[in-house]
Amino acid sequence: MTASQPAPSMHPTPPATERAVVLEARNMTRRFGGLVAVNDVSFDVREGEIFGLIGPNGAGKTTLFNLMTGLTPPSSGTLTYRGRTVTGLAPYRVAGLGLSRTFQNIRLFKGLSALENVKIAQHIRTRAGLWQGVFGSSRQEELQVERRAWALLDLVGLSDRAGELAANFSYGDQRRLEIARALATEPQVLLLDEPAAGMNTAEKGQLTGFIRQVRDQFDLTVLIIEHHVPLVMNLCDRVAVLNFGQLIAVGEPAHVQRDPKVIEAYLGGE
Ligand SMILES: Nc1ncnc2c1ncn2[C@@H]1O[C@H](COP(=O)(O)OP(=O)(O)OP(=O)(O)O)[C@@H](O)[C@H]1O
Repeated sequence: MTASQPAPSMHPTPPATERAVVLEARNMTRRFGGLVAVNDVSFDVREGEIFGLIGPNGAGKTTLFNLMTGLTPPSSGTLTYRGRTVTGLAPYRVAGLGLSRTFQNIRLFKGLSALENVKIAQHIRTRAGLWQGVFGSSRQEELQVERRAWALLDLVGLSDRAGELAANFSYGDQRRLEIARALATEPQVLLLDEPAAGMNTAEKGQLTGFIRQVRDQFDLTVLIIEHHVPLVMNLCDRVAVLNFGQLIAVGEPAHVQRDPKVIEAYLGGE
């Protein structure tokens, strides 16, 4: 994976605690029958942060992502994005506001090429855009979409396989293609659901640097669900820990790692 170096900033990045709050989750709860998959979860994510979400299997991490991106309506609670309530909006509206995601169970168009997957994502941002994408946009717009798709494939190291069907890609490559597709929607917040799953050791090793570079290059705020603990601890500015749907700790990785509740619930079991 390659990402060209961002231009050096004229202003030093302020510490996370002084940056603007981008996302405010307040008392988010989701019940499935008698099961409370996400239980009264509140946290803030600040501009430019890489924010990790960890917890044992079934802790509620993917459900929380689904609540945040409109896939699943919450039973109660709200998510505010730059002061605007997002909960209740359809997924394409949430994506249109600038929140884009990848999926734990990869959701590429497997019968389309890598290039087509990324091109379509650029049209998916709004319904109007999709309509235009399917039924015709100007030649110049199409060229722009094509150029951008190639650049994104290049970024994730897949431009030499642009014409291959997504179905033929390894899991690791499909995850990288999903990241390119998510970036094609021009997000401000990128939510990655287990991006290292299916990647080999070398790919996992590269992922930390790659996510940081993408964050810097596209001025993103990143939320990441990840089981690979060393990756989370190296990569994230802050980490939130879910256990049985409840948020049991939020803080810097080193701090969270020492929290007895976390050790008992999760890290102790590693
Ligand atoms: N649509 C659904 N209907 C019923 N139960 C659900 C549904 N989605 C999730 N659950 C349940 O909610 C709980 C949380 O699941 P979730 O997938 O969010 O956990 P997770 O932390 O992402 O787990 P993993 O690390 O294994 O991916 C689990 O007990 C799961 O079985």
